[in-house]
Amino acid sequence: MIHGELHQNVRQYINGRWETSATTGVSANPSDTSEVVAEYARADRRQAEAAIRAATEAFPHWSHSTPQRRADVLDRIGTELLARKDDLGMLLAREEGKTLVEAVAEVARAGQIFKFFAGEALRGGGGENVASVRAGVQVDVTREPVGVVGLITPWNSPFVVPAWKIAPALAHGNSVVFKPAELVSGCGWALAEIISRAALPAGAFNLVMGSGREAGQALVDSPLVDALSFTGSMANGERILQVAAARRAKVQLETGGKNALVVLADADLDRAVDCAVQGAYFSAGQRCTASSRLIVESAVHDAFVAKLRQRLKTLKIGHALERGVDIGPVADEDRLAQDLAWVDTAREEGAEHVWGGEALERATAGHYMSPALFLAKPSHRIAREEIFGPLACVLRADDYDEALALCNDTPFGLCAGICTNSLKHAMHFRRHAVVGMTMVNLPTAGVDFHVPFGGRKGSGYGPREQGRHAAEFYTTVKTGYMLA
Ligand SMILES: NC(=O)c1ccc[n+]([C@@H]2O[C@H](COP(=O)([O-])OP(=O)(O)OC[C@H]3O[C@@H](n4cnc5c(N)ncnc54)[C@H](O)[C@@H]3O)[C@@H](O)[C@H]2O)c1
Ligand SMILES: O=S(=O)(O)c1ccc(CO)cc1
Repeated sequence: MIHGELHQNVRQYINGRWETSATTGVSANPSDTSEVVAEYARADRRQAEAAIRAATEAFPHWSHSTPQRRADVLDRIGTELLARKDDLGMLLAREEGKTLVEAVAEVARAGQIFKFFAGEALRGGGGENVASVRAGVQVDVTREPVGVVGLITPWNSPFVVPAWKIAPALAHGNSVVFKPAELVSGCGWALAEIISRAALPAGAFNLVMGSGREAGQALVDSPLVDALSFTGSMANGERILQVAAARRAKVQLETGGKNALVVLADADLDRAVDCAVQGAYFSAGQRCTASSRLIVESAVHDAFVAKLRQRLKTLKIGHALERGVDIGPVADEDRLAQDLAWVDTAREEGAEHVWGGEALERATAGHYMSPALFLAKPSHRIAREEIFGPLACVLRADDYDEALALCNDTPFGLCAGICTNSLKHAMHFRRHAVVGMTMVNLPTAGVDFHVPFGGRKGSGYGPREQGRHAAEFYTTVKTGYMLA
């Protein structure tokens, strides 16, 4: 496989200028570890603080810009992302390991998100005139930008998660400091490079690449950062919440998931297997929306497991750029080691092995693993903890009531799906699954870009992301009274 372009000039973007840092890092291609994808600058705390000051100084300018100007900026960014979805998709597939098809679709979705929020900039987040309870008094409720927002993102979706934070933040007039995950610094920089040419005032958008402990923590600690939106692990989210909420910053967390796909006896089993394969294993299971628990009604349990095993055998695991590959590598060496350790845990705790879970060798040295399936008990760790890799377990349920109880028996609450032909059960499930998103006869993963995204319980904190609901986080409400 031929190596792609090496991005060597991946620098911080602070106050409208590209800056080097004292130290650098490299990102490697998880499909072919001999390929370096990007050499990037690593910000220390001091440099991150400079970005925060730049955002603070830019805030009065950007927050008073006209809705038309904000819409034009966002629309320009969206247009370029859509036009360049193929080359940026290639970069994403090389740096993170998603298949090229998945990666191109992700970049296109990021473009659509910017276009959506170009429209939101014009709609303004929803103010209202309200009749006063007093005669001769006028009341209106308006929304204003929050201020400087710190946006901290994970490695698994390096275009779409930054897009659904940066676009609403800018649309509603906030200034931004964006800290992507180090593993995908090349993608973070490529997005920032497009934003840098979209005619924003200097300092309204800043990129700081570097470690969570230094660059990320600087955003969490700074009294100049008015709001923090974080997507990542539950443990880091908890720590960030404690510190940021203590200084009364606004906080939004999107953390992990342990999502269930329920398969009832009356389901179309072929569709249920499709939903399970797509939801549990595509993107190597590295999606917060992955269906890592497959809860199957006893009457169809064995038939479902047999069909799913057959499908898993046919999946092609390989280099993310190779045509026809269904599942690329996992993101890095540590994740592969963790995923394989979960396979050992599953065996040790007595889960029944059905398929996969082995490290694979391919023509290039990459982090390849066969998709793993186990039959588990609800008490098993593989049925309770987030794995974030290509491993799913099947749990047996006697009937719908037990399936729903198992679905809700988790500290997480991002999304849940059900495969059934029963309208009664589908409607009941939509109402009673304790999650932020439900899917009927659809995979748990694969969401729209214009409607709310987020979870309950351990999966999230604060208002939803995406769609017009994003205004809840990126604006603050002001009530105005005036004597008429
Ligand atoms: N619910 C969702 O919407 C959603 C979406 C995607 C990923 N995730 C979760 O993300 C996790 C995988 O991503 P990850 O491994 O990049 O997560 P992570 O928590 O290790 O890192 C996420 C980001 O936080 C930064 N960070 C780490 N420590 C920090 C600190 N002390 N202060 C500030 N920033 C810090 C990292 O550098 C990175 O940019 C999984 O648990 C997954 O479920 C959740
Ligand atoms: O594939 S999707 O379910 O649409 C999806 C949602 C969220 C994220 C962020 O991790 C990735 C993929």
